[in-house]
Formats: sequence, structure tokens, C-alpha cells
Amino acid sequence: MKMKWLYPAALLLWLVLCALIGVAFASRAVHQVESELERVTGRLAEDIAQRLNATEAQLDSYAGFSTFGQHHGELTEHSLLLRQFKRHPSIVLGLRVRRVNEGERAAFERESSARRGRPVVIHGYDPARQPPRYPLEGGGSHYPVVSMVPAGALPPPFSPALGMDVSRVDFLYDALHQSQRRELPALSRPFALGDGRLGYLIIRPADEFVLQPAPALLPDRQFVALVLRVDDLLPRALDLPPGMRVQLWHQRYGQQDPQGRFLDTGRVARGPFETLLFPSLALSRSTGGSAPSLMLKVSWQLGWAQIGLFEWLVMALLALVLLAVLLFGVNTLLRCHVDRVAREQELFHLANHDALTGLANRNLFEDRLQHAIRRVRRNGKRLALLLLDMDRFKPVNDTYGHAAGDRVLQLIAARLNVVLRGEDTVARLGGDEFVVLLEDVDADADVAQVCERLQLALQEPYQIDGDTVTLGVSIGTAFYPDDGDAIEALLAVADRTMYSAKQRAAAR
Ligand SMILES: Nc1nc2c(ncn2[C@@H]2O[C@H](COP(=O)(O)OP(=O)(O)OP(=O)(O)O)[C@@H](O)[C@H]2O)c(=O)[nH]1
Repeated sequence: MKMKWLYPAALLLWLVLCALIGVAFASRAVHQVESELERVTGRLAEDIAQRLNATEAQLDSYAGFSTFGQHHGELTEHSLLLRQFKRHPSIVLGLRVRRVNEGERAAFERESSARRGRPVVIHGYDPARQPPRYPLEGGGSHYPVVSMVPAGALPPPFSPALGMDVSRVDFLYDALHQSQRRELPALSRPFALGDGRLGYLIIRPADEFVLQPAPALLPDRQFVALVLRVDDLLPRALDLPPGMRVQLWHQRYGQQDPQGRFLDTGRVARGPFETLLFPSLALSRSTGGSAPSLMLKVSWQLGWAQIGLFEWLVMALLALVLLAVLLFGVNTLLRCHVDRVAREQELFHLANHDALTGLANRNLFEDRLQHAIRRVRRNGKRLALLLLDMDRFKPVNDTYGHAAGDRVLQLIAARLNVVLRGEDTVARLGGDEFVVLLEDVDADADVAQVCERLQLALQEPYQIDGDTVTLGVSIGTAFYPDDGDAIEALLAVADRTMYSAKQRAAAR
């Protein structure tokens, strides 16, 4: 393994582990906020349902009044509604609607005009722009507004006042149709009020208390409706946590359809890293009054803020401990690696060098010679092998002891190293026998010169513990490729010539 990658790898591992710790804490935070989301969604749905139930109670009393109390006249109806407006400022308008079949239209207009002392005609809100989308029930019935009590200035689309046919406004007709079909209060989709705020209409049949005949079959069905402000469907101060978004829309419209959207609030932008790391949770509930017609969705894009100060501290501490452990591990690994390399080098040295003199041993020498022969085969040059055997070494041992002999062998090795070039190989074959490998030999004379230098150096006296010892040396030479191309053959030739030299020296 390459040791230089150890620190970057440890750093990467540390980053990955830190990210995992972050994810673990984030998922813990997710579990906590799941229950909070459940609580917030349930509370909001409940709140909306309560507000709509209260509104329906207003509508019920208006419906009851319009069924039984009409003989008291419009003044009483006005005063009832004005009392309701005071108690419930979110109500913008109260209105009563009647079904008038096409055949009765003229009689209705005549009678209404006479009662009010001014012309009343059934008209569309803006027939040119808003043709009815739904087939009118009962083969061309009209649903004109027969009574209207505004809390303040009349907001559109109701400003055309009496006689306006609510079935000509598609979203109002939709609510009317629903309430008629289910005999329950029904909500319209939200629409813009004149003051730029949103409002909605809640409408219900007003004649359900009439049991005979069945209300649906009554020739002049009555409906009462309230127009309210959308703002009051939810508490004014929502106090949403960061990242939480509340959406409320009419069930008959898609979530993405802006027409059906009552509310979309609390959207908080999160950074891309937070969006990637933290999930977004969402809960949807249907809500409403007696007939749930609204969809509530609370979504929560979680982020760093969901992790508390204590968790941050624990995470930082864990990251530091991890860093310390990793650095300790890397240092230990590096130390082990350095020790192992040193041990290997030591073993290599022991296996390839002579323990006494530190010179190469026979193994290493043969290996070097092998390499040198391969090289010379390519470049066509020559090698020289010098075999050195000391003369009169045995008496040193015998006279001064083995330790002194060892010391002399070490001095011999040192002198060999001084005389030879760095690129030459010198090895101790054993006892007082040494071998030298000279590479790139150009001429025999060069080799003879080296032999002479060796002889001069080795014949110099040796000082051992105050005594002086003088030795001789016999050198045998062999050349590659002239004397053979195998190590054994070359050594045999060198041995032979060395032996002759020794005999010559002994004869002198
Ligand atoms: N001190 C010491 N002596 C050794 C070692 N290895 C071998 N010897 C001795 O070295 C001597 C070598 O013998 P020879 O080569 O016959 O001795 P010599 O006196 O040089 O004789 P010639 O070579 O014939 O001149 C022997 O006495 C060995 O015991 C060693 O590591 N240390």
C-alpha cells in the first residue's frame, strides 16, 4: 500500500463518518418532527373545521329564520344578519336565493318589482364574459338573489345586487348545485373580493324544515348563503416553524390549480445542501364543516435548525474524537510500516553480506556477476574477476588469536573498499579469500594496474593491539567472455591463476 495516500484516505474516511453522524442526527430529528407535524396538521384541520362549523351554525339560524320568520319582513332579516355581522367580522355578506323556473320568471319579476317599488329583473352577473358552464337544473331554472344584506360596501361579484342569477357564475353555481344535491351546506372556491382579499361563499338549502312535500320538489326552493373572508379560516398568527408550509384548497380543484387555492403560506427557502440532506415531510387531511370540502396539506422541509444545540455539541465532539482516533491509527500504521521496511532491509543485508567485514557475500556477488554478464552480453564489453587469497594469514590467528585475525580481516576489507571504485563489487568468499568484479574492462593492462594497487595496499603492515603484522596476497584473474561464460568456469580459471601466483610467491 502506498503510504502517501494514508492521510488523504483518513481525511476522506473522517468526512464520510462525519456525514454519517450528521445523517444519524438528522434522522433522529426527523422522528421528533414527525409527531410535531402530526400535531400541527391535526390542530389546523380541527381549527378550520371548528370555524366552518361555527359559520354553518350562523347559516343554520339564517336558514331557520328564512323558513319560519319571513312574515316579519325584511327589516327583521336585516337586523338578524347585522347582529351576526357584528359578532363575526369575517362575514361580508348574507344573501337569500330562490329558484325560479323559466315559466314563472315574468310573474317573479312583476311581483318583486311591485314589492320593492323599483324594477327587479333576473340578470346574469356578466353573461357576456361568464356563460354558465353547467346545465341548468330543471330545464332552465333561474336562481336570482332575492335578498341581500351586506356588512359594508358591496363587494364584486355581488355588486349588481338583487335579481342576479347565481347559476350564471360557474363557481357559485357549483356550490349551489352541491348543496342542493346533498341537502347540506357547500363551499364555493375562493374568489377575489373588491378589496383585494379573498372570500368564499357558503350556501345551503333553507327549506329543509319543510317536510311535505320533499324539499327538493318544492317549486320555489330557497337557499341562504354567507360570503366570508378566507383569512379567517385559520388563526391570524399561525406562528409556523421555519421550513413549514401550509396549503389549503378546495377538494373539487387540484392542488396545483390556483383557482381552488384558499391559502398557501409559510414557504421557507432552504439551501440545496439542506434539501439534499434533510427530507421534506408532508401530511394531508380533508377538513370542512358538515361535508368536508377542503384539503389541508402541511409540508415541512427540515433543515439544520431542527438539530438542537446539545446535538450540535455532541456531533462536534464525536467528529473530534473520530479525528483523533483516525490520526492515531494512521500514525501507528506509518510507524509499523517504517519498522517493517527497516527490518526487511536488515534481513536483506544479513542475507547478502558478510557479517564480519560488511562486504558482499557469495550470494550477492554471484547475483551481481550474473547481472553484469547479461549487461556485457548486450554491449560487447569485458569483465574481469580477481580472486584474492591472503598469504600467511593462518599464523596471525595462531599467534595473536582468532579475534585479532578477525580484526585483520576487517582492515583488509576497509583497504579493498578504499582501493576499488564504488561501482566495482568486492565480496568475501570465506576465510581470507576475497573476490573482486571489475566491469567495463577495456584493456588487460587496466586490470594489471588494479591488481598492483591491491597488492600494494594489502601488503602494508597491519597494527593490532600494538603489534605489527605484514601479509601478502596472491591474486588470480579471469576474464569474461575470454575464460568462459559461466560463473563456475570463471571462478575456476581465477582460482587456477591465483594458485599459480601463490606458488610463485612461496617460491620467492
Ligand atoms: N580470524 C579468522 N580466521 C579465519 C576465519 N575464517 C577462516 N579463518 C582462518 O583463516 C585461515 C585460512 O587458512 P589459509 O588460507 O590456509 O592460511 P594461510 O596462512 O593464508 O595460507 P595460504 O593461503 O596457503 O597462504 C585458517 O586458519 C582459518 O581457520 C575468520 O572468519 N576469522
